[in-house]
Amino acid sequence: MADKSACNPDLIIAHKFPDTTYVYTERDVAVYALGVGACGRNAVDTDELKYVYHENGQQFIKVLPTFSTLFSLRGLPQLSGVPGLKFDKRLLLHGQQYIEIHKPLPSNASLLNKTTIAGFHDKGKAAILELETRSYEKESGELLTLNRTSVFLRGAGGFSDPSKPFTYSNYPVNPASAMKIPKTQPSAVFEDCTQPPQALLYRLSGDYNPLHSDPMIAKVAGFSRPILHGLCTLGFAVRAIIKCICRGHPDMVKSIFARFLLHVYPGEALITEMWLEGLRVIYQVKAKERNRAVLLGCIDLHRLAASL
Ligand SMILES: CCCCCCC[C@@H](O)CC(=O)SCCNC(=O)CCNC(=O)[C@H](O)C(C)(C)COP(=O)(O)OP(=O)(O)OC[C@H]1O[C@@H](n2cnc3c(N)ncnc32)[C@H](O)[C@@H]1OP(=O)(O)O
Repeated sequence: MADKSACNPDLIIAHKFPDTTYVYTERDVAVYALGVGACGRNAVDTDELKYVYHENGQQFIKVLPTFSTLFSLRGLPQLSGVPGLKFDKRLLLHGQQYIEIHKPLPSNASLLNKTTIAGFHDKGKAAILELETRSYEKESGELLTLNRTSVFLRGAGGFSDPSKPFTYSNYPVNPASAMKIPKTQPSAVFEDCTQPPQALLYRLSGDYNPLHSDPMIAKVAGFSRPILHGLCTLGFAVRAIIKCICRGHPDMVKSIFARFLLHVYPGEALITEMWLEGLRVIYQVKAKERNRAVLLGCIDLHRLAASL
């Protein structure tokens, strides 16, 4: 008889999510930018004031490309509603994120989200679930962004034959398999400091997972205190890359890939190292105090900045 406490992959990959809507305004865009540290070191930073304020009479505030990760997060139906998916939500960690930006992000919009299961894998000690969300502008019907979120479900693996572990993916290659940090000196290095209440501020953008705010839940999950949202760390990194490589132009970013290697504690300093190779930026983020790599990824650009 099938083990009812184990995942049922056939049921999971057959699941269909209902469409959802997501509406945002300039206020959401500004709160997000502050949550990922914009103007955190300098309230009149000329590269960053535009993310939170109509600087010099600009008509709209600028939107960081990573803001688009919120579309899928808030709109995502509760994972606990997926038939056949058995996991302890307190042990869930964000594993990877892939983002495609198909049009410059407007400073306010009404979106329709279509979410599908893009992958499911048995890793023995864990299961990895991948969700893909395409977000369309309601008015024009045009595709604005694609987000692929991989969640690492500790303790949920081991549901298939270990000699032939279950794996399903609806896309060709996981970019993580090709990721290598160059041996050369980075093109740029940027150091930034997260603040002790960083996760408490970031969560106001819509990820209310108590792992980031509740000391007891954090302990159950194996951490000494609440940890930072992976997407907050990613926001810090991409902001640094836009500052150093894109000369402050967020619309140069075409796609972003990130693998979360290790947790970050709010208050830690983050060092983002970046290597420009053609139109690709390979990056790595280290938690300065522990000298450990916490995030690895790449960003593809539409073009290079004129001054590079
Ligand atoms: C709808 C819900 C959406 C929710 C969105 C997110 C909600 C948020 O609130 C949650 C968060 O933000 S959590 C904070 C951010 N994430 C983290 O801190 C995780 C950091 N990473 C880790 O701790 C480890 O890499 C760890 C633990 C992930 C893996 O480390 P190990 O257990 O040591 O794994 P390892 O033995 O190296 O590898 C086992 C297999 O898993 C693959 N893998 C490893 N790291 C991965 C990762 N980060 N993402 C995806 N896959 C990963 C490996 O490739 C390996 O597979 P294989 O053997 O086939 O190569």
